[in-house]
Amino acid sequence: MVANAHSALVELSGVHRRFRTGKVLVHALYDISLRVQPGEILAICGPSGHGKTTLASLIGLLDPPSEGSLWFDGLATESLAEGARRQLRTEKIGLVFQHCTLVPVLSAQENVMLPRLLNGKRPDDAGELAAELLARLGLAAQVRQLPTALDASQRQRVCIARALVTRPALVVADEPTSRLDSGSVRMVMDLFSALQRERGTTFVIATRDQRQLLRAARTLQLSEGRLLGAPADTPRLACRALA
Ligand SMILES: Nc1ncnc2c1ncn2[C@@H]1O[C@H](COP(=O)(O)OP(=O)(O)OP(=O)(O)O)[C@@H](O)[C@H]1O
Repeated sequence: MVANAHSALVELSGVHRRFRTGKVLVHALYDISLRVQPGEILAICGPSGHGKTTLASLIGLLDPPSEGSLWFDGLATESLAEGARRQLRTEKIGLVFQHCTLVPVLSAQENVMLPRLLNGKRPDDAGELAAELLARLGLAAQVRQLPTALDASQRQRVCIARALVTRPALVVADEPTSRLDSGSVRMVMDLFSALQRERGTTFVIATRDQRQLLRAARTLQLSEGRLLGAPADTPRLACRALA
């Protein structure tokens, strides 16, 4: 495996992503170069359809670039076989999707525990950690409830807790708070900030939600699949006009 010389947790260089659907070629991302530093909270913003989910999927190692290089923790990911890529994702990355899916026959706590049980790393304290994360997201009273007994905001917070339970180095969240009221958004962002401080967790958040942009240390703006400005130049709240 090829390692890069930089200290970034994630680095993209000259990345493009194209999708072919029949005869139609969609060029979703153009020539993206950026670095995600360990322990930062980075927001990626931009209007709908301009590539936020596509970029989040690349950074979360769910999807490979069509062209260009992506290093994760010093490893050149294009040289990784699918199994190695999956293992890296399972061990190091927590993912929060726009559309959250829970196992219907498991309680909120069991759903949150699941990734920790599946990756076999210290499963003994999984229940305790799951309950703690749920409590920090305002769901202490819901730990034993099934997903069908929860509302959309509560289910979304269970999905967020599930992404954090393996104590990942990187959390990639795609519109994590779109179904949440302001109080719940505050709880989620308080927890993200606390994990950043306490554990040095890195967050990449694709969002149009100003409430999250306010809490991000750095905001990168996508426009028609291109990053606007050099990363070092992009000011906080660059997306104010777009949300
Ligand atoms: N699997 C795919 N196949 C074909 N086209 C795709 C695929 N995924 C994304 N696209 C296209 O790539 C472009 C960027 O989409 P993407 O979902 O990344 O944007 P977005 O900014 O996240 O939008 P939203 O905020 O609505 O989720 C769009 O034109 C979309 O239709």
